[in-house]
Amino acid sequence: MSNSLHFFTPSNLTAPKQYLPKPSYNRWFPVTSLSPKLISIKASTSADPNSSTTSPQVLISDNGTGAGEILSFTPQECDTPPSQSFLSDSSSIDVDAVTEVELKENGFRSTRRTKMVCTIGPATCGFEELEALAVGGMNVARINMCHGTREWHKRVIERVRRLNEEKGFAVAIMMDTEGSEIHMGDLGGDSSAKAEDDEIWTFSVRAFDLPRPERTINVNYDGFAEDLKVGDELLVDGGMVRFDVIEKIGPDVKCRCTDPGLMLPRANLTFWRDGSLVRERNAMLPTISSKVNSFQQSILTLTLEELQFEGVDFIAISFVKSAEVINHLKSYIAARSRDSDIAVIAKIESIDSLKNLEEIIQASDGAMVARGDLGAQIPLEQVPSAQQKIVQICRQLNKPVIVASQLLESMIEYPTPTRAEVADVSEAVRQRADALMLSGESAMGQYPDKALAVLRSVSVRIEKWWREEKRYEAMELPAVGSSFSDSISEEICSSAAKMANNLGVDALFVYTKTGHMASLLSRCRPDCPIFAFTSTKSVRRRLNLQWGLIPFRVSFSDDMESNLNKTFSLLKARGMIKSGDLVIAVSDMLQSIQVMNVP
Ligand SMILES: Nc1ncnc2c1ncn2[C@@H]1O[C@H](COP(=O)(O)OP(=O)(O)O)[C@@H](O)[C@H]1O
Ligand SMILES: C=C(OP(=O)(O)O)C(=O)O
Ligand SMILES: [K+]
Ligand SMILES: [Mg+2]
Repeated sequence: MSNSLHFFTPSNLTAPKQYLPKPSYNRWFPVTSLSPKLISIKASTSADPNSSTTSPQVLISDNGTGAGEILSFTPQECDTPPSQSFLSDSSSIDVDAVTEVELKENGFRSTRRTKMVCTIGPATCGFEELEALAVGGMNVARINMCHGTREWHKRVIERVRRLNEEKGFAVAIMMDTEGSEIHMGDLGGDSSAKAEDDEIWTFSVRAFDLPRPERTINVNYDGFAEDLKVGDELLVDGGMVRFDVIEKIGPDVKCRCTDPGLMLPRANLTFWRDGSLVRERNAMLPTISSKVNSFQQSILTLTLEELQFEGVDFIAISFVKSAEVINHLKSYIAARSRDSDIAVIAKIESIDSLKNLEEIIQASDGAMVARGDLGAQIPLEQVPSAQQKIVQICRQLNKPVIVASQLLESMIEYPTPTRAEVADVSEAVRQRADALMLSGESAMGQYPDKALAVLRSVSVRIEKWWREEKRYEAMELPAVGSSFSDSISEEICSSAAKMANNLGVDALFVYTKTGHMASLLSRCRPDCPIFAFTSTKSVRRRLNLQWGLIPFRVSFSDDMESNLNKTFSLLKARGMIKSGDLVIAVSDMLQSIQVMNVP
């Protein structure tokens, strides 16, 4: 390959058959439209030195001919025996199968820095579909507990774990709790319900017989009729459909549709009075608050009891109002399971969470800009600035941040994104968010793999452009630790990142037991990728959410010299680094910065 731009794509190793690129690939693959020349898809093979198997790889490369072309492709059976890459023992190193190929083919510089979270739903819950997402670069699989049954959630978790074990991925699992929102029922099995202008609909806490009577919607909140007033405005899904409340009859609330549209099962409901959102803390609505708190508590307890031993890496908490909920949950996790370290992600999606932003983020292990509900709680035009602020505070407080919802919404139905969507993804990448999330696009959309490919290619392209332009956001990074030793670590990481940029090194190496030192490096958003070596699988999976980190699992000692020698030879044997590469290494065992060429 020349050193012209070439993008690694879902290669390889174990790509399920239905995922093989089709001839129409060039028509939608977004690099085509962003690159000055057309892109071709090229298949090649490269032998893994540690493995007897040969891995077919699909490469998308700029072949300079100006015409996209599929040269060849060798399909491979799905049940390839795992290569040594993911059989762990003390003398081996584990790295994500996708990253490994990407590093070998494209070198360090062009690896993707922005991480990708995919919501798993009916479109992607099968083993092969999950595998296609993993091959496409999914770092975290999100399961939204608002949908599906506990059995279904468990099955998906098992499949992701099996995928990791059998195929050498390190996909982390995020459970997203049901939260406290008021939402509609499941529409009695209908996939949607259409409300037309001026129609009268009944919203009620009553369970209706099946088939669902015409123009009726069941809601999940007992106090619904009590809390609403005639004259209130009822918004479905943040305003996709609007109603005026015209009459209350017992538990039934009659509403007139003022903005027609399609209502989806379990769509979120908010209501507005005199131009303001009616919220839990509102004096008019004392009931929601208590109901919501106990509801949320019980959901959390259930979630943890059922799932803590199943290998969940992240738990995302919906509608967080204060740091208290997070602290409570974290102490619960700590007390319940000593060895499982589930990271707690605060979803910022309510006015209350915006008010208490810093304390919430400080208490959490990360945050999500949950723009879906946030956009229903604050005016839409305020969402972008809220996003920027949340991303910035997370970076300052050294917490990973996910930008979520509607990034590629049109791709639920169409194979190409809109220009506006590409611009939105670019903006999140430019803000250097740690991760981007797909919701409906991957859960129930028609083109989950294509949506993921768009996230991937836009991320890589924008990151590269940003590096080439040498544009750095001047961001003050205040001290985050409290001890002197914390301060030393922070200074070491920021100096190492600066040196890496100034010297143009190929990679930063960090040896870290808990992952903290790796996150401090990631926070500096250096030009080069960060190879994070850690000894436990769970830390490795968690690091998967952080910007620029390439997590490896390898056993190491307190002796940096021998750690370096060991990793150099393991990585060289795998063809992932070569003699002469310039590396800066730091570790949380030894407070030093080492600069060296790979021997
Ligand atoms: N486990 C699931 N089972 C069925 N459908 C799902 C599942 N997860 C997500 N979906 C579908 O994908 C859509 C988008 O997902 P998400 O944004 O996570 O949920 P919501 O729209 O409820 O906020 C949902 O509205 C739902 O239609
Ligand atoms: C991610 C979000 O939460 P959920 O999909 O659970 O509503 C959101 O509101 O943007
Ligand atoms: K949720
Ligand atoms: Mg939400």
